Amino acid sequence: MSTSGDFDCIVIGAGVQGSFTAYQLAKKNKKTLLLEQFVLPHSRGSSHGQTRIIRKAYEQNFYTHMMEECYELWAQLEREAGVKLYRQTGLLVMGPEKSANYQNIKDTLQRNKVPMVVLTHDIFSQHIPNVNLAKGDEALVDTTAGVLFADRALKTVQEQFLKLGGVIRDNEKVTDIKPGPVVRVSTSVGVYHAKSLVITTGAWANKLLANTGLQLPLEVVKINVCYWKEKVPGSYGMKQRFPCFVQTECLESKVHIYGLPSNEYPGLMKVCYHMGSKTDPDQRDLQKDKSDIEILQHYIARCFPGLIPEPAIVESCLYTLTPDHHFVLDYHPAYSNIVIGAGFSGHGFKFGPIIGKLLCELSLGEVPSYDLSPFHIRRFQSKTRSAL
Ligand SMILES: Cc1cc2nc3c(=O)[nH]c(=O)nc-3n(C[C@H](O)[C@H](O)[C@H](O)COP(=O)(O)OP(=O)(O)OC[C@H]3O[C@@H](n4cnc5c(N)ncnc54)[C@H](O)[C@@H]3O)c2cc1C
Ligand SMILES: O=C(O)[C@@H]1CCCC=N1
Repeated sequence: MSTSGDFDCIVIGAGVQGSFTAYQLAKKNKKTLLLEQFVLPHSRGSSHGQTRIIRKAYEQNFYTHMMEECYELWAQLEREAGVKLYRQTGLLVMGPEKSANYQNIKDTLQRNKVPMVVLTHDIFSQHIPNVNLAKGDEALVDTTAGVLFADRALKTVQEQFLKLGGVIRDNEKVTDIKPGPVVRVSTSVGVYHAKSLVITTGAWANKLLANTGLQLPLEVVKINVCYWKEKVPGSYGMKQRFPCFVQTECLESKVHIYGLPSNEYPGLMKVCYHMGSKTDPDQRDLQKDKSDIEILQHYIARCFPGLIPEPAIVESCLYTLTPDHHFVLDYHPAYSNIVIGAGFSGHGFKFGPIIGKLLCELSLGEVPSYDLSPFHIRRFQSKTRSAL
């Protein structure tokens, strides 16, 4: 196998965002190379695991708008590959009736005419058994929401990319980038050239961007991915049509708590805290903070009486947070043929197909299909360090 070559585009990082970007480029007949530092599939980044929530329930219109098309793109991939990637379960959103977070989500859903059901206290338990809605809380169900089969989706998009003639080189870490009209990319194995470059390296974004003189205000945190045992197996099961859920704030915390129905490990429901402790992606396992698990235990004991409030399995995953928790989808400030997709802030998986389309449009110099101003690098102003 040759360890050098010329491409129309090189994409660095084969997580969900890089894989969908490479796939979109190959669909446009661009000769595309997708580089990945680890042997695929791997569980060291942010896109591993069997499930993710997909939803239109957001506080901001722009995410809900992007999700309208994104559901279509997920369905297209399902048809193209003949694989099931999504199961509709609905998403239960619970929060203090008068809180800004909860109200903003409700308003966005109503404004955009997303199918939903409001569950007030008096009717809640008829619809959602085995959950205690806190006093003062209201609930709604975004009925379009559900579960994405994440690892299957990643495998599928990478397979479709290969079928379109794309090249994946895994176990090949990018060690240097030389910007220019033709970008030179050095790896642990060889050297490649391309007219354009897309950087989608997740938690490693700043490590790689250092080669281009740019540092973004990103914080990498380790998430404890907790699974909790059902007292009666299946009582929160996907097959029993139990929904995903988000608790916007509660007695125990102002940070979201979220969960998915039991599926991947029979009898275990995934419930996580939407924040973690700072870490270096290469030293993730040294970060041992478990204060989030204590918060989850109290919440589960109070609101999910059908779960044993002691985690049965704890896995790890990384969030790469921006200060406002919105993504970075932009050109490199100094090089118009380098595109950056970063800072997916723990909620980017569901957007994979639309992010792929947008990063592909940027790298081809096309007008992006959406207003990308919420995702521009210049919003950080003084927080962006550039040695250029
Ligand atoms: C616990 C958890 C729960 C989540 N739940 C949801 C959810 O329910 N719904 C949702 O929409 N989103 C969710 N997310 C967020 C979502 O999973 C992420 O936003 C998304 O996976 C980020 O993808 P990525 O491609 O940016 O990063 P990654 O998947 O980490 O991909 C980056 C890749 O770049 C590679 N790389 C880095 N440096 C180099 C280099 N120098 N050379 C070559 N390769 C390199 C890495 O090895 C990695 O494979 C969750 C995330 C976590 C951690
Ligand atoms: O992105 C999602 O839907 C999940 C649930 C809410 C918090 C983060 N990830």
